[in-house]
Amino acid sequence: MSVTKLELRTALGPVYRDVLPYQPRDCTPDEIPVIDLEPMFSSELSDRKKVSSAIKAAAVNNGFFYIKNHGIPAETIARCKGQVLNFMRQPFETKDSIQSHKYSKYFNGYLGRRKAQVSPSETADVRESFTFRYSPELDPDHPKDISEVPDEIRPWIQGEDFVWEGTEHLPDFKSDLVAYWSGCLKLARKLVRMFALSLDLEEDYWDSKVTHPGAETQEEIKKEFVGLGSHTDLQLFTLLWQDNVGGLQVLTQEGQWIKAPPIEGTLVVNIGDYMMRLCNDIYKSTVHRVTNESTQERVSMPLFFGLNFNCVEGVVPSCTSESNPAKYEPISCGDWCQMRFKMEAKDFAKNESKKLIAPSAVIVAG
Ligand SMILES: O=C(O)CCC(=O)C(=O)O
Ligand SMILES: [Fe+2]
Repeated sequence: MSVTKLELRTALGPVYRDVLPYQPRDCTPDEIPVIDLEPMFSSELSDRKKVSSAIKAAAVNNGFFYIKNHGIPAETIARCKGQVLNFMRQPFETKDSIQSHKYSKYFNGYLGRRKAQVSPSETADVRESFTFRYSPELDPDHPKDISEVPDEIRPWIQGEDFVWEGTEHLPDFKSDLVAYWSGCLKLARKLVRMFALSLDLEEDYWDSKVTHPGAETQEEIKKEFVGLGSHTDLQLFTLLWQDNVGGLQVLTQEGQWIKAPPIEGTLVVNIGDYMMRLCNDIYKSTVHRVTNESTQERVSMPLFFGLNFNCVEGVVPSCTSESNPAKYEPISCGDWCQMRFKMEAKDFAKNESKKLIAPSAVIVAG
């Protein structure tokens, strides 16, 4: 049996995973379960614990699950998706006027096809994306004025206005995107409590650390095969809405690609690298990719959710013992993310410059 090696980028350098030589197959309900969030909204702790134990079972297995009854109205999702299409269907020059590489300090804005490569083993990503990040004035739960943001957090606020200024001509674009983002952010703040419970921590363990979190959405549209190469996500967890086209695949611990098809009315949740680190590797940040085999364009809308970027966190107490000491030093969620973003951007620029040199090299050699 010929196993292939897949190289992945992490904040700490490359890691390698074995992949079995079999075609991707459909997932089973055990591999990526559907978790009903209805009991999460109950005032009974015993109800909420039902949700947290289902999350734990999924998190130690493949680190992926669907959630239903999540409370984000279908109308909010549909309006946001419509706006993603309105934006993406504009002429390239209009989109490129808010290009991330040119105008953003923090990777916000538009990124065109093949302008990034998340996986060093695969091709550049053919997705187009529009990204915006947490800004206090958009927060549905907390004071909105930047002057009220604590001093130690303010330098980590990474929302940028140019993304909204360059889309003002699209009616309701900002309000529709922010409505979806706010729904996801409120939901993520509830889910982080379920994660705390699932780790035998107090339910409010992270509450004071997600007041101004790394909360970023990256509306994406993918038209060709390797939409987005193999990678893990970075922060605590990701909430992902995908349309009905399909194409998301997840790599099991055994090295088999399984398909995570769209299920009407659900979002997908997956664990990120920072959560895996805080859990001493008990919860799995799982490799995934998107291959759009259809001829249709595919829209997905992830929210990447983490702690306030200034929070320096180590392994949580419930995940260590005398025989299983902490494997990782504390690090801030912001530093953790910046390390990988920078590495990805640097590698991409290096490869681009190689491509620029290559044509003349070929002529000389020929
Ligand atoms: O489009 C998808 O289904 C997944 C997107 C994703 O994995 C990401 O943006 O990190
Ligand atoms: Fe991802």
